[in-house]
Amino acid sequence: MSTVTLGPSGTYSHRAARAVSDGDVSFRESVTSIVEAVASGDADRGVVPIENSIEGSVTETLDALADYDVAVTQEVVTPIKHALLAQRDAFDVVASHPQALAQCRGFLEDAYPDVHQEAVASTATGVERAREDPSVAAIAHPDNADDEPGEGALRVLAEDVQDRTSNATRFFVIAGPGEKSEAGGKSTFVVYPNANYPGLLLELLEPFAERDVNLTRVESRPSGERLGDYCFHLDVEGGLYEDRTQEALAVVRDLCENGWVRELGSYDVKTVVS
Ligand SMILES: O=C(O)C(=O)C[C@]1(C(=O)O)C=C[C@@H](O)C=C1
Repeated sequence: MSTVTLGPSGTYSHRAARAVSDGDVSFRESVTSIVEAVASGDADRGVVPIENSIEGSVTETLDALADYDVAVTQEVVTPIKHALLAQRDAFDVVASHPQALAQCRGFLEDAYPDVHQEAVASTATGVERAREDPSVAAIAHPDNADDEPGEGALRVLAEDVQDRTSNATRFFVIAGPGEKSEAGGKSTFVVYPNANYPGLLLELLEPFAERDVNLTRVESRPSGERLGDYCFHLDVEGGLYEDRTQEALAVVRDLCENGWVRELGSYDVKTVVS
């Protein structure tokens, strides 16, 4: 089974993908291209970051899940422990994924206030930059450091540099739309009511509360249609095999008669500590 995730080798997405896939893992340069590859059938599975405990939603993922028809087949939660990696103690630039830079904002401002922060496509892209250029450091998983000294070798200058000791990211494992399942303890929907009136959000959420279905995440994202118009991303603690989830969803579908509801399916959660 082919799995695609954010590359190059050594990203946190790669670590999460390795933990859940028994076949080849190959790389794409953006979350959108991963979702696109799975939706078009070019890859069987994709692993994409969805939310971080310090920095919140990965908005590119939310928008891609609203735009492409795919299934969520599993959620993977993994602790994120960042290291500062460089060839030498002094550097002018620190390169990493914007989420990782943001998760280490306090550390970087305190310890390296004059160092320029460069946002790159992934933490492992930052590692490549630091290997090529001694004036660049990277924020990434410490396993990206080199064991032996040598040309371009990276050392760990500091470990656990995230601003909170508890730092975790949730990833979704995605598959083609034919693999949507009703089985699992959680379900995810993207809801676009294409309407705006007082109490609309309350009306969308009440059907779950009334049936004792716990909501674990509600996010609003701009629909892209007009200013102030939103899609809502809902994660619920309930499977689509359950009557209470189906009944709540039926009410939501009625409320969205001028818009749409995308069901991404039901799935279970796996915690990976690595
Ligand atoms: O750049 C990486 O290593 C990624 O896998 C992306 C990503 C993210 O988008 O949140 C994944 C986990 C961490 O939160 C930091 C970065």
